[in-house]
Amino acid sequence: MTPSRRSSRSPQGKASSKARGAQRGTAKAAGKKNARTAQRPARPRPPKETLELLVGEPAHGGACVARDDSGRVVFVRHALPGETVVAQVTATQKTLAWADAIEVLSPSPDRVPSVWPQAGPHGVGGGELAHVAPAAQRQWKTDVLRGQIRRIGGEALADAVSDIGGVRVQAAPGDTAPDDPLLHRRSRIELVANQDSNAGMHRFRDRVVLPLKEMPLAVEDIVDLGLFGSDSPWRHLWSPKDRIRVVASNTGDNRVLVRTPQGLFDAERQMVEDDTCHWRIEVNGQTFDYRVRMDGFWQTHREGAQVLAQAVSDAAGLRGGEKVAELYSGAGLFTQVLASQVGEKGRVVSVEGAEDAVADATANCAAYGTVDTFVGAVDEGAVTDLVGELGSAPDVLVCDPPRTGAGREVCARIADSEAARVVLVSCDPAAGARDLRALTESGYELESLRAWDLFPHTHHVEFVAALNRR
Ligand SMILES: C[S@@+](CC[C@H](N)C(=O)[O-])C[C@H]1O[C@@H](n2cnc3c(N)ncnc32)[C@H](O)[C@@H]1O
Repeated sequence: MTPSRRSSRSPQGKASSKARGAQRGTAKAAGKKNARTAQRPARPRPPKETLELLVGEPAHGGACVARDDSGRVVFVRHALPGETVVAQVTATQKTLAWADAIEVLSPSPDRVPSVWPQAGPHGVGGGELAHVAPAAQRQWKTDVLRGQIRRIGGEALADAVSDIGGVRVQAAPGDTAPDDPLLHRRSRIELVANQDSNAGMHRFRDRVVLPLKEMPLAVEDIVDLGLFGSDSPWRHLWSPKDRIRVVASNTGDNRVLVRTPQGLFDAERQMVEDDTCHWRIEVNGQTFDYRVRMDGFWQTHREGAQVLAQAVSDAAGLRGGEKVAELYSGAGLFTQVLASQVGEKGRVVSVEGAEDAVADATANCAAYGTVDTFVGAVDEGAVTDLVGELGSAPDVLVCDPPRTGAGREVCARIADSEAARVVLVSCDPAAGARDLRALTESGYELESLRAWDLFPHTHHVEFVAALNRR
């Protein structure tokens, strides 16, 4: 390994369904077609199937589970547990179907008017829980997390979680007020221009770009840019099909950067060269500053970096002088905090696949002479090599893999490293449950498990677990 730079949810009753409305949709569509067929005969399309469903528990991925009259499982988006809805089937596969709730016949008390209607049925992705009251979103995510822990992690892991008091998805700091709609939390968004050069997003699981009227989940600095609509002053800075990335900082002068194929722009639409974002957090009362290239990974929720860095610090429990290994270090969010906490007598080694992120991590840890940041794919060999750099078993190993999780092999090598303590950060309940299972089946005992809603209005959830070697 070559060092880069030294630096430092149903009601549990039977769900019912009734095919209906298909004719309703067909008649409408047929009327439209007649106008067109005067010129060009159209190939008849199968009518879109609609079903009346009693909606059951939430499944991982933002949909709830229902069964139609045939017993087929239907994943219903834009619904809530306990509701009866009319749902339009959007996709089918063997014995499964996916559907969007298009009419709610008996609303849940947890339903609210959507905070982002364009992410509703047949709309864009990225806001699939926008019709759910925030506290109910957290309950939804808690149910999914617990379900994944039991289904994928297994009974033994579920028992271990129960032995430590269970797990509940909490609100991020500042997100706890009951009436807060939790808008303006996302510090980074990805857009794409439609054929008219209006900024939009892809329809959920579709290539069609829907022009956005608003993006109320983005932080105010991004909303204030006025990116949307045919009179947006930004439209000349992109062309049809262009991808547009918009990223905000939480400190510094240049608070927003917009990248289009035509260049990099500040909030005044002036072309700039410096693609660095700046972020400041506080852990245990100590301030940490970061520079992060706008195209690199960074936590999306405006409090995400802070919440997770504090949680990793709590879980690591460093006192000074420890040896720490970190997998998937990104731009060094945790690395810098860990380096500060091990102090001069300790050592931190990290590995990350994105070269630019490692350059940022190196710069972010420059004040610490006890850190080595490495570029490399995290695989079985890399874990062994990284730990080898420490010369003996790590006191703490921190692992924050991408959504796919670390996987069985990497977890096996983590166990082989004989790290006394493992801190696992996960942004996917299924992958995280699988990784936790691998670790607990290979010599580790769960000490703590905390989870946060760092992605309000989506199904995503983040957790941090601490495990000790038995
Ligand atoms: C969830 S991010 C965590 C980054 C950092 N802990 C943070 O919170 O900012 C996962 C990181 O793993 C990196 N990554 C994804 N797959 C990888 C792989 N196979 N090998 C090495 N790094 C990888 C990504 O580039 C990303 O920086």
